[in-house]
Amino acid sequence: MPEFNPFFSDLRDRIEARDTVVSVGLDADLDRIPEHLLERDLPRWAFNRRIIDATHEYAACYKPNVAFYEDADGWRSLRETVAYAHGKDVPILLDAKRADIGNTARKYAELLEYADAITVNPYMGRDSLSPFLSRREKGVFVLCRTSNPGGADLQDLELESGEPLYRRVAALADLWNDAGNVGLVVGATTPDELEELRGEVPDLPFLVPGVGAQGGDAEAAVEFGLAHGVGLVNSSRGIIFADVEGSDGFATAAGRAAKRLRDRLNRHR
Ligand SMILES: O=c1ccn([C@@H]2O[C@H](COP(=O)(O)O)[C@@H](O)[C@H]2O)c(=O)[nH]1
Repeated sequence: MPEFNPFFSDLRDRIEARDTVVSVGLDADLDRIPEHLLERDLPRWAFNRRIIDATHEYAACYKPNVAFYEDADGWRSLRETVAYAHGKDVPILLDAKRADIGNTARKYAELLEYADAITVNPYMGRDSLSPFLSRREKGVFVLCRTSNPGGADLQDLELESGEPLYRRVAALADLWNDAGNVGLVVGATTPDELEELRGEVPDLPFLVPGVGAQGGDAEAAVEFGLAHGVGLVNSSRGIIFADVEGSDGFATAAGRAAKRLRDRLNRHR
């Protein structure tokens, strides 16, 4: 059993207590949230509050993608959302995919003020991740084999050793895990790679996006995403936009979708 840091051991407790590995993606797209909320001071916050009310009992974490919040009102909405989720005892994993030269990465790591965990991009190497990894109490999920079709363009490239680049990333992430605070991002759209990577790094929890709207393999996501029972399977649009046609029915629909995904994933745990 690995020594998990406070983020992962709290996550393990929540997964066990609530019997769920669902990460609810809070990608509060202003073009898609119900029209009647657009009149509010902070429409994204109004939307997220209703989504959280409807889904928190099925959520192991919330995963806002910063892309949907990077403007003045967006940051305010994100701050309110984080406080509200924490009030319900649900951790926040900020999908930011950051990293840069050390001086800049130090600023990026301040995003962790908003979150309990973050996603990072390994492309610039160890020093670019250092300011995140040194926050030993937080979770750091390293992009490894992403769920998008173009994920293969670079991540599948074979190194001289014959291994694909994504496997080297996984091995490096394992080396960077001296604080027990590292996980990997591996998409549900590539189940063979999920299985292979689970064998490669048995102790690293995965964040598995790509079920739901991207049509990934939910069964493989659970079977290989968890390390010692800890890991997250994310759906964003499939939950929060399960039904945005009605007036307030969207939250009820989101609650139902989150419960459905939890039950489906639990059948394979
Ligand atoms: O490989 C990756 C890494 C991150 N994502 C992010 O997860 C959600 C998925 O949204 P859905 O609506 O469930 O498709 C989104 O924020 C992505 O940027 C990913 O999909 N794949």
